[in-house]
Amino acid sequence: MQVPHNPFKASLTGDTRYGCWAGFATGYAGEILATTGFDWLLIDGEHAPNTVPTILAQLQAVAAYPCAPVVRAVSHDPALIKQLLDIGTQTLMIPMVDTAEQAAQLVAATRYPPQGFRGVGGGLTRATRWGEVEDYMTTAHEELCLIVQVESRSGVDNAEAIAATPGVDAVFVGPFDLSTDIGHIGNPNHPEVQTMIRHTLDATHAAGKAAGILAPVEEDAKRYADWGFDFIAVGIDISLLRQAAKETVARYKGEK
Ligand SMILES: O=C(O)C(=O)C[C@H](O)[C@@H](O)CO
Repeated sequence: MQVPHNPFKASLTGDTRYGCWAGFATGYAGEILATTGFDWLLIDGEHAPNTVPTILAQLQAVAAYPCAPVVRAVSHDPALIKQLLDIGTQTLMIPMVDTAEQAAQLVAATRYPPQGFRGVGGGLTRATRWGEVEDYMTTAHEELCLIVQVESRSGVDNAEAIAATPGVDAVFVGPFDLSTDIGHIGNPNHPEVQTMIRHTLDATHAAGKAAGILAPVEEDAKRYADWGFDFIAVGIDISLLRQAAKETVARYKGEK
């Protein structure tokens, strides 16, 4: 068999793709989300209680559905990146990328020598479908999609160079970390933050790459879609459940 097609990578140049943040860290919740119509899911290994085995369970659970999984790592650790790729992650998001040098190191962690330094898992890994994928080592990179997060003042200052790094496919703005980093704690809508978000979007597009963002508030998501963001996470599963639960109980017990 050939290396599996990555529909998320292929879709980056089309219409805006709408996704949901997946924070429950179970295959069962991930599978429910995958049946609802979202184009992609962010399996969050940074702030949700995920481990490599729980991420694997979610990749397996959503594999049957037209909803592309994006896996966010907790760090830049090449050993963790190797494990996430070996379990079959094809779209990988890495938080807190501040320089082009960091971006280039991350690209190298996803490539086999001589292009990079990814270790060889071979027939032990789901990525190779236990050895069934022909020429995995020479073709894997074609279907890998690397998304780097810009979410600090230095990241925005270096956005042009980060986006232009060969092997970086997309830049994802982290609006909450960015606003907090520059002193507008938890306020992505502050005008200074909005200017920086727009600058990062423009720099990313100038480099010919796709840009994404998290926008759980509808008005913000619509504005970012109008600006031209290519993929937007418009919901967070934890918040969606909590909101629906609160509204349901309030209908019977009223606001206390
Ligand atoms: O800075 C941001 O915004 C993000 O990177 C997303 C947050 O980490 C997300 O977990 C908020 O729920």
